[in-house]
Amino acid sequence: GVSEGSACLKEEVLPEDVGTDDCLTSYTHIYSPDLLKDQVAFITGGGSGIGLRIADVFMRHGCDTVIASRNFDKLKEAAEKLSAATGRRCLPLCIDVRQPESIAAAVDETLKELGRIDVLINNAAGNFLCPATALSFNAFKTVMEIDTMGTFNTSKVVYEKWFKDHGGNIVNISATLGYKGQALQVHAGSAKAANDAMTRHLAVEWGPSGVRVNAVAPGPISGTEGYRRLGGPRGEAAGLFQTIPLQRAGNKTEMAHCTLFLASPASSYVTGAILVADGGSWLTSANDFSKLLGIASSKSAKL
Ligand SMILES: CC/C=C\C/C=C\C/C=C\C/C=C\C/C=C\C/C=C\C=C\C(=O)SCCNC(=O)CCNC(=O)[C@H](O)C(C)(C)COP(=O)(O)OP(=O)(O)OC[C@H]1O[C@@H](n2cnc3c(N)ncnc32)[C@H](O)[C@@H]1OP(=O)(O)O
Ligand SMILES: NC(=O)C1=CN([C@@H]2O[C@H](COP(=O)(O)OP(=O)(O)OC[C@H]3O[C@@H](n4cnc5c(N)ncnc54)[C@H](OP(=O)(O)O)[C@@H]3O)[C@@H](O)[C@H]2O)C=CC1
Repeated sequence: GVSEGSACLKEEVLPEDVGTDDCLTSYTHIYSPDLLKDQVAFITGGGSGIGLRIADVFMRHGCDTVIASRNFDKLKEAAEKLSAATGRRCLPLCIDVRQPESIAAAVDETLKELGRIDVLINNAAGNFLCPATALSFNAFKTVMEIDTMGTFNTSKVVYEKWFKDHGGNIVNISATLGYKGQALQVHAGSAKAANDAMTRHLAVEWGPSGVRVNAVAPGPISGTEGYRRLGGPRGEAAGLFQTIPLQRAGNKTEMAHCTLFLASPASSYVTGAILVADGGSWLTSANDFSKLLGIASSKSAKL
């Protein structure tokens, strides 16, 4: 197959990216291979999907990584594959971003094992399609706690334990799905909107300590759990992505490259920015998943 890393468009992107949750089998650098040389990146949710690809691409640019989430077996397997594929160190650590003490223990372990943290990627999140009428109070709270509180908790712990005195770089993984409002997505859209605000507030507050805070806002990204849960394959089969100006879903490597730009000295005068990486979809696409996917938004049962 053709490498995903080349400056590619449509025909190279799908279908080999769909459904895979693994390391790249081939890669062509478009940035200098030394871009993150000997840096350390702490990636929440780095054991799958976009987070895993960010770890893979960062390691191919000279970086060691920590991949941190709840499922240790998944993380351990991913870390072994990433190290074998890239020759860099990858430390799998168990955290729940809703529990600051678990983050603090992982950050202490990172500093003990790898000696520093240069980059924090807040990628962990939870989502599902659900009409507001069927969404329980606890379901809304759960998504806010993972996506928004989790981003704040991790940022605060890493700042206090390392970035405050050494500077650093934070990249939050947002989403453009809430920019025009979406049916069935009040929980995730609200959480990501809060994270966009958090990106700007912390950029202002922590800039003087040498900390940049930015975000990447993806649209539909194939080969991920988020894509599957939100009806990506059904949308694709129905030709819905033709409504996107670039007429396709994005891929994980493209998201990793945007994240790498913001995490690296290539963006040294950029802070508080949200890099929209959605093929232009929020500008033009229909914004009601329920109609697009044939799901009634007044439905009371869970999807
Ligand atoms: C831009 C678009 C352009 C064009 C669109 C065109 C067409 C659209 C077609 C397709 C769209 C394609 C792509 C989408 C585009 C953009 C996507 C944007 C954002 C994507 C975000 C993500 O993908 S996040 C990553 C996804 N991965 C995960 O979610 C994995 C992690 N998730 C979890 O761990 C769980 O799912 C969890 C979030 C529920 C948390 O687990 P846990 O802490 O164990 O919580 P529980 O105890 O299980 O549950 C807590 C309460 O929540 C209720 N719940 C759980 N699941 C559901 C559900 N499915 N529906 C409703 N409610 C649910 C649960 O019952 C609990 O509530 P109680 O009241 O019962 O206690
Ligand atoms: N896929 C898409 O089309 C889009 C995705 N995004 C964003 O991209 C990011 C990655 O999504 P994607 O790759 O699709 O999905 P994945 O489900 O593969 O990634 C989510 C990760 O978050 C981790 N996670 C979930 N809850 C917690 C928690 N409480 N504590 C620690 N880690 C947790 C999961 O690991 P574990 O289960 O081990 O905890 C998992 O690795 C998310 O921020 C998502 O909102 C944005 C727009 C579109």
